[in-house]
This record gives sequence, C-alpha cells and structure tokens, in this order.
Amino acid sequence: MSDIEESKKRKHDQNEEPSLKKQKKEKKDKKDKKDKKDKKDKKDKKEKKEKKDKKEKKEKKDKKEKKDVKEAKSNAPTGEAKSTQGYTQSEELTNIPQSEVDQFFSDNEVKVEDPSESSLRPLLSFDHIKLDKKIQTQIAKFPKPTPIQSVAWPYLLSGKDVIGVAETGSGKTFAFGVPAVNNLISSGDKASGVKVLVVSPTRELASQIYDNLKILTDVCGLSCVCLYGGVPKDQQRRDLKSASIVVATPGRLLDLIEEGSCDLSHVKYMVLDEADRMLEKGFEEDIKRIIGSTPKADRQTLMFTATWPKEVRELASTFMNAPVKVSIGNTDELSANKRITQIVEVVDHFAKERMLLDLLKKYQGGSKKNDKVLIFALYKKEATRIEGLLKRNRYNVAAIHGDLTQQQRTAALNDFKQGNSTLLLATDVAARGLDIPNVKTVINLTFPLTVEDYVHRIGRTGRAGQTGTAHTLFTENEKHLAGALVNVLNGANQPVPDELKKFGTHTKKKEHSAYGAFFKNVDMSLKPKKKTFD
Ligand SMILES: Nc1ncnc2c1ncn2[C@@H]1O[C@H](COP(=O)(O)OP(=O)(O)OP(=O)(O)O)[C@@H](O)[C@H]1O
Repeated sequence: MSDIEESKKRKHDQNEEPSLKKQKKEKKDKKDKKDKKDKKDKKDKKEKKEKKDKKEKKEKKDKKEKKDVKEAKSNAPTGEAKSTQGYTQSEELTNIPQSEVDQFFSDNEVKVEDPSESSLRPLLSFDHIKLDKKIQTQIAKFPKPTPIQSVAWPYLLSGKDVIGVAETGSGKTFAFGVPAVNNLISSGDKASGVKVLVVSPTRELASQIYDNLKILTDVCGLSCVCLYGGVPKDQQRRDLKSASIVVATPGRLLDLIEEGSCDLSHVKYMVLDEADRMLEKGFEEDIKRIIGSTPKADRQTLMFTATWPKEVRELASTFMNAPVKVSIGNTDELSANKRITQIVEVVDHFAKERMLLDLLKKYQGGSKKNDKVLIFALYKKEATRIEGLLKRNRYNVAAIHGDLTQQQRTAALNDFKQGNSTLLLATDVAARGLDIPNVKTVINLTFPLTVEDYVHRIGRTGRAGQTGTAHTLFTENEKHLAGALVNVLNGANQPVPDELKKFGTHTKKKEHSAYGAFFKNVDMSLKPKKKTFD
C-alpha cells in the first residue's frame, strides 16, 4: 500500500471510528444496564425469598408454640413451670415432653380430680423433685417413685388435701410419709408439739407405718412415737413429750387425749390410712373425736386406701378441704391387684378343713416347703381351732388374732416376716396394710364379711411389683357376696367358676337406717355376727 492509500485508509478509519465506538458503547451500556437490572432483580428476589422464609419460619414457630400451650392445657397436667405453696416444679420436669406425661397417665390409668385445677405434673423420676437431702438419700434405694407417689407428692408438697387410692402394695405409706416429713422440715417449725398425725385401724399396721417413718425421721433428727393398745401407757406418755410425729390406733390415742397426755392442737398434717375402714361404723365416732381435737384451719388432711366405696366418700368430704383425688387404676369399681392369680372354689362348708390340708400340700409341698403361706379365718374361735388342726398335722404355724396378747401377736408376725415360720394363720386383723415380704400364697379358708376385705386380704401377696396366688374356699353361706366377687374376678381377668355364677350376680345394696347403703355386702337375714378380729 502506498503512503497516500495508507493515509486515506487511516482517514477513513478515523472517520469510521466514532460511529462504531458509539455503537459499541451503546451496546455495552445496554448490557451493563441489563446486568445491573438482572443483578438487582436477583437480589430483590433473594431478599424477598429470605423475607418470606423468615416469615414462614416465624409463623411456624408461633403456631407450634400456640399448639404446645394448647396441648398442655387440654391434657392435664401441663408442662408450664408450676409454683404453688411449698412446691416448685423443677426445670427437668417442665422440660419433659407432654407426650411422655400423657403416656404415664394412660399406662398407669391415672386419674386426678383437682377442684383448683392446679394440674401438677407427675414426677417421672426422683430427680424431678427437690426433697430434703437426707430424705432423698433414704428413698434413693428405690429405682423410681411408684405411680401413687409420682402423682400425689406434688399436691401434698403444695399443701393440698389429698384422697389417694391405689392398689394394695403400691407404696402408699411413703406416698403420704415422705411429704409428711419433708413438709415438717421445710416449714422450719422448731416449736415442740405434735405436727403430724397418722391414724391406722390395727396395732400391727400402726407399728409398720411407724417403722417406715422412722427410716426418715431418724436421719432428720425428728421424733416419732407409736401409740396403740395392749401395751403399757407409761413409755408412750414419755415419748409423746418430745414427739412431733404420732402414729396411732384410735382407741389408745383417744385414751391419751382424754387424760391430757396427747395434745393435737398443733397438728398440721393428718392422715387416715386405710381410710374407708376408718370411716366405717365402729370407727366413725372415734375418728370424729380425734379430728375434733386437731385444728380445722391450716390442717392438711389425707385419706389413703386401696378400696374407696362410694358409701364413705360423702363422710370423708366433711373432714376435708377441696381435696384432690388421685387414683391409680380403675378405682370407681372395686378392683384387685392384677398380678395376683385368683382361684375360687365353691365347696361344702364341712369339707373346708380337709381341703385346707390338701392346699398346704399343693402350696408348700416338696421344693415349695419354704414358700410363705398366709391363711385367713374369719373369727378368732375358728382361728384357734384351725391352729390346733395345723399343729396336730405338724405344721409350724404362727397366729395373729384377738385372743392372743399383743406380745404374742407381735412375735408371730415378726417370725413370719423374718421367715422363721412359713405359715401364718390370721383373722382380718392382718387383712389390711401389712407388708410381709415374699408371701407367695393367701388362702381364704372362710370368706370375709365384705368383698373390700377380700381385696385387702389377697393384697398381702403380689406386693411391690411381685406376683402371687390367692386361693379362696367359698361356701353357700357367703352366696350374698357372690355377685360382688364375680365383678372383682372379671375386673382382674380371672376365671369365674360356674358354681359361683350359679349363686347369681345380684349385688343389691342393703340399706342401713343410720349408714345408708354401707352394709351393701352384708346379708341382714343372717344371724348377726360380731366382728371381733382385733
Ligand atoms: N418407690 C418405690 N419403689 C419400689 N418399692 C417401693 C417404693 N415405695 C415403697 N416401696 C415398697 O413397696 C412395698 C409396699 O408398700 P406399702 O406397704 O406402702 O404399700 P401400700 O400401698 O400401703 O399397701 P396396702 O394397700 O396393702 O396398705 C413396701 O415394701 C415398700 O417398702
């Protein structure tokens, strides 16, 4: 290319460049603008999405919180942290999911009727409660609270009146005993005087409750005394001077109140153990007088039992202030511990003694010779006769009935508890409450006067989660109780013999002029028999 041509081209290029540059620039600007817009759109979109996600998350969270609160409110008891007088729900318990609490309620057939709707959560472990350290150490030997303890303790530590109904052998003594001692310690009340009173129907049971409370009071430096008849009063009077906890049977307690040795005017916590028995005719007047000696205001009142017949409920309520009713299992119907195998045989009255010897061979023969068997007779006369029969047949039998001195009764029970004798013959004085380790079999030689007593008698076996057998000889004399017994057998999924059904399933309540339907199970047409087992 010549110089001229080159210069021409340059010129041309120079002429051409501005428009191309412009075009290119425009194109670039457009692209930049678009990129910028895209970027902005993208950013906006992202922000919008983040905002939306955040909003959704918040809504979800709010909804869940609302749902949790609603769920906790509808399913008693709630997970909200509770603080009532003397009791604060622990954080560990508050953090338990509601589903676990619901499961506990359904597994154990727990029912709580609480007029104040405080809905306290049950303790699913001993770690869920802060008790006095020394008490905590004593109960740590158990793996966890029993259901009645789990449910009742929060209410009792809150100062509420409580009716506690749970099967035989389910730990009711500590259910009322642990809060009794803990409340006494936490009140800081150092003044002398009786602050806790436990009333029980029999001397042996009073003594057993005392032994259980002593496990707690000894380590806490508190003084506990047991008052019952059949032994001298002097020591009891002396012990009363320093006692803050009294366990007593009604007769001796009233004696000591009336002579001025026992002052109940400072009682803050009162328990009727075997409450339905304590409210029966025969005890009712004594109980009214005892309760009348305690302060009405500021007194926490407790009733504990395995059987809670409708007939005593109204009377019970007259001694209580808006009680919380805690029941484990179906307690509206009379029901027995389901771990007990119940065998009922309908027999001829005159065949019973021979059959008893056969049953002993069955339950204590061969390898079973060390198995503990408890035989129930109805009256002390019968018990004395059977004791003779067994001794003639070389059985090493211990006996508890009202014809024996208190020392003989205590010695017999201790021998049986410790396994020195493996056969105990008793009247209904041993039907309720006695906690004898490893009773394998209960034999009802003669059926008791009520089906409630039957449930308590057979409850001497199958305690604290174990199993056991109850073998009952039933005769025509007791046919008026057949219907109620059939109900108990059905309720525990036990076989009902045809011979028992033949007596009919009629359970008509008998009315009593003073006690309404309380004597529902007693056939008034029969010759009156005096209940003299204690
Ligand atoms: N948390 C627990 N875990 C395991 N065993 C326990 C617990 N609390 C108490 N026990 C034991 O269970 C047994 C039965 O307890 P207790 O005698 O109090 O029963 P109860 O419900 O009063 O029976 P009853 O209706 O016959 O009077 C006792 O040997 C007691 O030491």
